[in-house]
Parts: sequence; C-alpha cells; structure tokens
Amino acid sequence: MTDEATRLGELREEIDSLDQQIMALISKRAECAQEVAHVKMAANPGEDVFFYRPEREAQVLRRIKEQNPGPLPDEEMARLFREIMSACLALEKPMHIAFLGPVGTFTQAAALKHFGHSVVSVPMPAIDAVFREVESGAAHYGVVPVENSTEGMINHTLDMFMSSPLKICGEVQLRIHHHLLVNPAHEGQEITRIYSHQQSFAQCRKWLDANRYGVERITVSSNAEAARRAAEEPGTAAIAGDMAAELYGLEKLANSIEDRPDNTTRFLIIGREEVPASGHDKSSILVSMRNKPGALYQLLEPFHKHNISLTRIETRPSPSGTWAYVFYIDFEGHMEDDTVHRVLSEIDDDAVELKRLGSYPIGVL
Ligand SMILES: O=C(O)C(=O)C[C@]1(C(=O)O)C=C[C@@H](O)C=C1
Repeated sequence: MTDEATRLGELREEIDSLDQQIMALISKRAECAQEVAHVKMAANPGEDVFFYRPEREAQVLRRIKEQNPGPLPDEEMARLFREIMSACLALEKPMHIAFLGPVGTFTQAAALKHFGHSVVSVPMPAIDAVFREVESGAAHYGVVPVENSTEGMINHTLDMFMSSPLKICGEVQLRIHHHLLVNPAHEGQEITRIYSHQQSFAQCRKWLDANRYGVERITVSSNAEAARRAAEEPGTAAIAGDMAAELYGLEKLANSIEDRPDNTTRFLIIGREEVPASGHDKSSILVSMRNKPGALYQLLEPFHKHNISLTRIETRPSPSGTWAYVFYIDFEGHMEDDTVHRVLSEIDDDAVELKRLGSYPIGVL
C-alpha cells in the first residue's frame, strides 16, 4: 500500500467512527424532541398545541453560530442544525407550509430555508390564497414575499394584513440570483421571446437592455411558470432561479444576471399565534392617523422619545376611505418589552386604529 492509501484509510476510519457518534447524538436529540412533544401535549390537553416554536429555534440557531468552532463557516453550521431541528419537529408534528407557488418559486426556496426540508410545502396560486390557507387552518404557516432590495415593497402582501387576523411569526431573507435559462433540447434556436415575472424583469432590466435588447419580454405569473414555458416552447428563454431551472431541466445561458449583486428578497412567515420574545426581535404594526398637520410627526415621536429603532415605514392608501392613510411600520423590540408597550399605548391614544401584526425573531439564517 502507498503512503497515500494508508493515510486515506486511517482518515476514513476516523470519519466512519465520527459519523456513528454524530448519528447516536442526533438520535438522542430526536428522542428529546419527541419527549418535548409529550410534555407540550400533557400541558394543553384537548387544546391546539403549538409544536413549532420560532423563538426557541432562533435561539438555538444563534447559539450555534456564536459557538461554532470552525472550520465550517457559521452559516453552513447553522444550515446543518436547521435541518436537524426540522427533522426533529417533523417527529413532533409534520408541518404544512403554504407558499406563493407554483413549485420552484423563490418563495418555496425561502420556506425551505426557514423551516428546513422536513416540512410539507404546499404551493398556492396567489398571496391571498396563502393567507386563506393559514386562516382556515389547512396549513400551519404561510410564506409570502414582502420586499425586494431592488424593487421595494410587495404591496399586495402589506394590504392583506389590513383585513387578515394572521400574525407575523418570522422573517427570512434570500439572496436572489436570476439566470437566463433555455431548454438544452432546443439548442441552436434563436431566442425571440423571454418569459419572466414582472419583478424579475425589473431586477434584470439593465442586463436585458445591454444583452438582449429588442427581444420580446413576456410577463407571466411566476418565475417557475416562465421556466415551464421555456422548457416547452422552442425559441424562448426564461429568467428564473436555480430551483426552477432544476425542476424543468433548463440550462443557464447566462448566470446571475440581476442588476444589483446584493439583490435580496425578504419574506414573512404568517401564522395564527403570537410568538414569545427570543431576545433579538422585531415587531410590525399598521397604524392609521387622522389626516391633519403633524400626524406623521405625532406617530414617530414616541419611537424617538423611547429610543426605539424603526427599520421600515411604508404608506399605503386606505382600503375603506375612512382611513386617510395607513402606515406599515417595522421596529426593533418585542411587544412584551416594557418600552415597546409604552410606545404603542402612546400611539394608540392618537391613532384612528392601531393593529399589532406581531413580534418575531430577527431572521437568523
Ligand atoms: O424546544 C422545543 O419546543 C422543541 O419542540 C424542540 C425543537 C428542537 O428540535 O430543538 C423542535 C421544534 C421547535 O420548533 C423548537 C425546538
């Protein structure tokens, strides 16, 4: 045997032994999670038991990132533990997660990034259908896009919160890479049409003008639908992401064609219950103020006074006309915090309506 073969043999033996230890530990962890499920059920007999605990998951993932000794990067280590927790939760209760479909969208990628791959992900045809699926109890949670770093807010999602009783239970950010995709079976055909979602066209506008000027751009309901059409129709291409490319067996004619290299979309997790504090949280509210001078100042003043950082403020037209305008506000802190409590009661004194959309852990992954 060569020196290389001997050394490889030794190292592989060590890896086999480590794998066995890791497996035994993961199995012990899974047994603990099963026991957790029994404790939760015993404490709430006959009631809805909330097996998924977003605040606890955020704490676990934060700790893993803080304590990771390397050489694996923190993100990679957290991703592995994300999957272990996902499998443990599935033992407690298989989670049904509704997402803005069809299969292969960035929203599905965001759902799997947030919950791990041991959930059942259920595609919905529209944002309001995701809300309905969770409201009715057919799905445990839902995932919807809320803002893109290039294109701004997804107003349809914001507007849904005006009438929906659902709470925001979490957030997840996804780096969005768009590719120009074609079916390899159609090789040699001139591309005369490009399919994509309107948001993706907007995120790749400069690249398209520079590289595919004059090629017809056809807007469809999702990137995954664009990929499906490009797979079927010769002479066409799609702009979509990796999941859709894989799903429809498409090949990349051009890689990462988004105009901004930091192109990121933020998604919200929506559910039926409130999330306790995790120690590093964010909250969202909708507020309507009377249309009078100084109204915006009056709304923001309590945040300034109590030193609470706003992370976003958006204005939306009132749906009923009785509200002059509606503000969607994200800020740091949890509604259980005394200071946040004080800020909200001060706002409540002046507002026509204040709706608490929820407090949730700041995205860890
Ligand atoms: O700590 C709990 O409540 C658990 O159910 C255990 C566990 C885990 O595997 O760590 C699993 C699911 C929850 O969402 C959070 C954590």
